[in-house]
Order: sequence, then C-alpha cells, then structure tokens
Amino acid sequence: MERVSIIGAGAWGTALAQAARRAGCEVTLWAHNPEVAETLAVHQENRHYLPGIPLDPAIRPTADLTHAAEAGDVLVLATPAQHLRTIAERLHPVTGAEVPAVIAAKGLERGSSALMSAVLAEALPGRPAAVLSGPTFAGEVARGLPAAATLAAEDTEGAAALVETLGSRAFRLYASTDVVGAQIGGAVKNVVAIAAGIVAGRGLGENARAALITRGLAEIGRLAVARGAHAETLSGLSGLGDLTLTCTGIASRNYTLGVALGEGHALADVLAARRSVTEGIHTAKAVTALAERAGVDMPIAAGVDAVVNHDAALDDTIDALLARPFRSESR
Ligand SMILES: NC(=O)C1=CN([C@@H]2O[C@H](COP(=O)(O)OP(=O)(O)OC[C@H]3O[C@@H](n4cnc5c(N)ncnc54)[C@H](O)[C@@H]3O)[C@@H](O)[C@H]2O)C=CC1
Ligand SMILES: O=C(CO)COP(=O)(O)O
Repeated sequence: MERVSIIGAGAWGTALAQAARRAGCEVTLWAHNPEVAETLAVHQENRHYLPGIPLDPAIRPTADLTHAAEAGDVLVLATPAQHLRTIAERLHPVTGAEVPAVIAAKGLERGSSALMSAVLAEALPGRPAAVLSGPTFAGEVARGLPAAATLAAEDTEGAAALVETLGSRAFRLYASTDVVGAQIGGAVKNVVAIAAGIVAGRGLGENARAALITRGLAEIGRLAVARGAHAETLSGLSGLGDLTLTCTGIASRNYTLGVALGEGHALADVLAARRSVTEGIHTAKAVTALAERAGVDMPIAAGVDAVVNHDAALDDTIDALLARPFRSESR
C-alpha cells in the first residue's frame, strides 16, 4: 500500500485525504492547527473546514509535521499558496530528496509572483515536483462524487506513477508534462472568478459573465504561453475546466467574494465572516505584477487587483474595462 502524507488539513487537504484512501493509500493528514487534528481524530470529521462530511476512519490525523513527513512516500502540499514556502522549508530537513511533492495549492506567491513550483524548488530543492490542478470543489471530492483533474510533472513516468497512486474511479487524473500551464490556469482562474462574481453581484447579466470568462481565459492563455506553457493545457481541466467551475459555482470562495463585492458589501466585512482562504486576492496582486514585468496585457486581473488590493471604485473599474479600444479577438 502506498503511503501518502497530505500536508494541510483545510477543505482541500481533507478531500484529498479521502480521495487517496479511495485510491487505496495509507493516508496521514497534517493539520497546521492542533485543534483541527484533534477534531479529525475524535470525530472523523473536519468541523473547521469541511463540516458535515464523514471521513474515512483510517485517515491518520497529526499536528506533527516531522511525523507526517516521515509517514509519506508521496507528499501532497495542500496548504494555502502563501504558506507553502514556510511549510516546505520546515519539511526540507525531515524528508528524503527522492520523495515526490505534489503541489495542490493554487496561487502565485505575493511579493515574488513565483509559481508554487519555483517556491518549492527553493524551499525543497532537488525534489521531483508535480502539480495537481482541475475543477474540484473539495466537498464533492470528499463525498466521492466524480471529478477529474490534471496531474502534471515534467517527468512523464513520474506523472504516470502519481496518477496510479492518487487516481481512482471517481477521481480521474489525466497526466501532463505542462507544470507551468497547470499552475497558471489553476492560480489565475481564482482572479477571474472574483471578476465573474462581481459581474453577477452587480446584475450585469449572463452575457457579460460569459464574455468575462472567455476574455479571462484569453488573458490566462497569453500569460501562460509567455511563461512557456502549452496553449492546449489552457483548454484542459486545469484551464477552461477549473475556470468554468469557479466562475459559475456557488461553492467557490472566489466567485462568492466577487458576488458580495458586486452587491456592495465591503471586502473587509466579507473576509471577517470567513475562516477559509480566498486565494484570488493574493494572486491578483502577484499576477498583475508578473504580467507587467512580462509585458502581457491582463486587464481583468489588473481590474480585480485594483478593486481588492488598492481600494479602486468598482463602477469606475468596470467602466474602464468597457471603455477599452476594440481589438482583434485573437490578441
Ligand atoms: N477548497 C477547494 O475546493 C480547493 C482548494 N484548492 C486549493 O488548496 C489550497 C488550500 O485551500 P483549502 O484547503 O480550501 O483551504 P481552507 O480555507 O479550507 O483552509 C485553510 C488552511 O490553511 C491552514 N493555515 C492557516 N494558517 C496557516 C499557516 N500559517 N501555515 C500553514 N497553514 C495554515 C489552516 O489550518 C487550514 O488548513 C488553496 O491554494 C486552494 O486554492 C484547490 C482545489 C480545490
Ligand atoms: O479551486 C477550486 C475548485 O477547483 C476552489 O475554488 P475556490 O477557492 O474559489 O473555492
């Protein structure tokens, strides 16, 4: 039986623990907060981040990172993106260099604008790194409803091996070698989802949301290709698949944040009422800086960054987007 350690017991880490159990793995689940590990052990339920879903009692919760690292022949990193560096640095001295690390976080690092694979290369050097990304709301995956995602690793055999380890009937994984494309799709869709939510919350209509999703995909594609991704990855599960889910599904934290902003609620009030992470806020800042440096036009991401990180007025930002000059659709 393969031993898998999931690092991060938020909604997604918990769902991945369930998926790995269904795939027949021995699973350890590390929680940053000892209280979460305790509730997982006592109730076989993640009452903090994924309430109401009974978990496989064979999942082994722990708050001891060294123990979790030693218990896994595969590590799945499911912390929020902004915490991945610190956790990976703590893992460095306690894991073997041969242990593959699968990045399940979706985001760019604030400040450096680095992809999670670049963060990992610095914090856990020399490790085979893979990326798991796709349209996967945690609650549905935890319940065992069917879902599919991209499992990308530069090494084809490594990707295929991880698909075998983590994939199952209800959690269908598709191997890819496009580590960059899978990460950019997964990270930037959160930013576009905030914009899609704003469109819905402001009552701008279904046409506007479809336009926003499509033009959002265009700007994700421009950045991804500029960073060396394959264009076709962006029409796959980690691109169009996740973008569609997150820009329409009411289980999305990013989309519902946008809806609330569009309805006129203040960002601080929405965030104060949430325990869970809304990745698009951080990634909006990071991706806007990255796009500026790379000379890639990303007006939707820049608009979201202006609203959520720089207090720009919503209606002015929407007006500025609508006033942009007409251009060829292929640009
Ligand atoms: N929830 C979902 O449906 C999916 C989430 N993801 C991605 O997975 C990542 C984790 O998201 P969720 O599990 O949903 O988060 P969550 O909001 O459910 O939980 C947040 C997690 O962060 C942990 N945390 C808080 N402070 C920390 C710190 N200083 N160091 C380390 N960990 C800390 C909390 O203990 C908790 O485990 C995100 O990048 C998200 O985009 C990816 C696919 C699906
Ligand atoms: O990544 C996700 C689904 O694939 C979860 O999206 P949210 O973080 O917006 O809830």
